[in-house]
Amino acid sequence: MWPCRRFYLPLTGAQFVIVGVMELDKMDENDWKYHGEGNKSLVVSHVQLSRVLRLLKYPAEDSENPPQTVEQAFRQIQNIVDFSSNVMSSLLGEKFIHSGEVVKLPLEFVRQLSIKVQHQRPAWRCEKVMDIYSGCALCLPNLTAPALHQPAHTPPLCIEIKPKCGFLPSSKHVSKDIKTKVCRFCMHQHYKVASGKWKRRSLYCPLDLFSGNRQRMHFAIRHLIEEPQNNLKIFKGGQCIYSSKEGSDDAMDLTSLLHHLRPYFQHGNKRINSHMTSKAVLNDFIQVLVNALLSGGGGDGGVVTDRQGEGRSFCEASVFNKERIRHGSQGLPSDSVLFRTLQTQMLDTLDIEGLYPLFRRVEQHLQDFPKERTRLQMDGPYDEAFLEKLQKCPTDDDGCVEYAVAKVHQYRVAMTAKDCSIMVTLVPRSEEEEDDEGLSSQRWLRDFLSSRPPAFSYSVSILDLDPKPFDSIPRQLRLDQKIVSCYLRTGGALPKGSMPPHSGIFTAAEREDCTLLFHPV
Ligand SMILES: O=P(O)(O)O[C@@H]1[C@@H](OP(=O)(O)O)[C@H](OP(=O)(O)O)[C@H](O)[C@H](OP(=O)(O)O)[C@H]1OP(=O)(O)O
Ligand SMILES: Nc1ncnc2c1ncn2[C@@H]1O[C@H](COP(=O)(O)OP(=O)(O)OP(=O)(O)O)[C@@H](O)[C@H]1O
Repeated sequence: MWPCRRFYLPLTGAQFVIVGVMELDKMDENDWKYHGEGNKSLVVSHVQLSRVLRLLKYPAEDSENPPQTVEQAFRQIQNIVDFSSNVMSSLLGEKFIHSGEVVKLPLEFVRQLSIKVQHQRPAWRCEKVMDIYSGCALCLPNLTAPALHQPAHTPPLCIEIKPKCGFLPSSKHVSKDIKTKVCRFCMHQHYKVASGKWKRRSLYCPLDLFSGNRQRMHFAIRHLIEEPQNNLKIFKGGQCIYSSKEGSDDAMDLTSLLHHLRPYFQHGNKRINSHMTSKAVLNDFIQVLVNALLSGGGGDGGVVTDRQGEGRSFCEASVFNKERIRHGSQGLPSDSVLFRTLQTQMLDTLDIEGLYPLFRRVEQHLQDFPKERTRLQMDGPYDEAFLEKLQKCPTDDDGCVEYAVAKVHQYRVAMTAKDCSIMVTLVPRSEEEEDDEGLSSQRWLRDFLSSRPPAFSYSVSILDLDPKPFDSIPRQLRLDQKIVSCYLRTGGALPKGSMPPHSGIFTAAEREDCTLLFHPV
């Protein structure tokens, strides 16, 4: 069992935060290890406790001097907590959100930590360095190593998916027809391959994942597995066991993934056939994941009601063959993580092309009246008033700055939802648990007869819910233009060798036809 003594890290004045078994004067870098990083933060996990520290990063050229004061760094992280807990939580659903707490760490600890993790960082992320000046960090539960898990049991599996934008814009401001046919992710893939960010194109399409149709979702996840890029990571017992290495030419090591997955889908669950094929293991894994994504977010998957019609379109670049749909779609359940994420993404009603003139209106207003920046909450605080501003936005543009501000706020919230990650934690149900409920033998028989995948308890969380800065909007417009023109220039064609290699597990026909692999549940 993990120790459960509690210590407190002092923050400002009388504020204290419980960070588990950590004493401020005894913070030791050896208790922490590198866990992962994104574009703007680096994450370390505690070796025993279910805790992570998320530290800010900034460009390496600023490494000699702190880019902001301690107060500014503290405010930036507090803004992240407030945005997550007051704004995103209300839109996405509290049950999915862990906002965390700001902590103030000893500077010597942070410096030693930065030295310790440096050699584990991927080279392509090293154009930014960890903030060693402020001592401020965000302390969060470690979603890849849940506290309730008992170390003696089979470790939980955690699947992190960064789904990206799940709809096609229908705004009248969209100037290029292609944007209403091919989704942003699929077009962006061409630009990423052309600019050398990734060597191979991913065949994942977010519209398939967000469709609510199990076949399409299954298909989408299989393509995430084939070419994860930064859209899929798999953890076992808190360790990352599957992710892409940027710039690598190597095909993904599916054999190693299968080696990790097999025990979860075979031995522990009394499968009668002693050898499941690799394909069957992957199918079961994907099916369990689809179930979790369609569930209300936790537990063992109750009855789901209030399904919305699929009603959303296909992306013309998706390799899913829609003629093949065998099982009518029920759409996304309205309490599922995907539904809530998509609804929040869809607060971008105007598309960047329609939003940009409103951004300019706000920008001009702020140039004329700089003090208005505070009243209009352009940089927070992210409180209830901020949420109200974006929720009470008038439907029609009356030409005033308030309308423009509300649309800009909505767009920024949608950007966050388009860039967040979903973490699904799967904990295998032990035979004792099933026996306690008198389920084991019934379930075994049912699973055997119907080839259902084994039982897991699961929880679903959403991470990386940081506010996107107001000033990032012009960059969005430029990127949108580059992506569309690259796609139109190449006619959707990719250079040779940029398609994901065959994994050897799925045949060419199966890669196009998900129905071969699909079990109804
Ligand atoms: O603009 P996008 O769609 O490329 O998204 C950026 C992400 O690139 P992706 O396409 O997912 O590889 C990008 O991810 P990577 O660094 O490529 O892993 C960041 O998430 C970036 O967010 P921020 O600026 O760090 O807050 C993301 O930028 P925002 O647009 O969300 O600000
Ligand atoms: N609470 C958590 N528990 C476990 N792992 C986490 C947690 N928060 C973040 N991580 C891991 O750390 C990685 C980086 O975190 P995060 O996505 O928040 O960084 P970022 O810099 O904001 O990303 P982006 O590139 O999207 O801006 C995540 O991909 C995830 O694997």
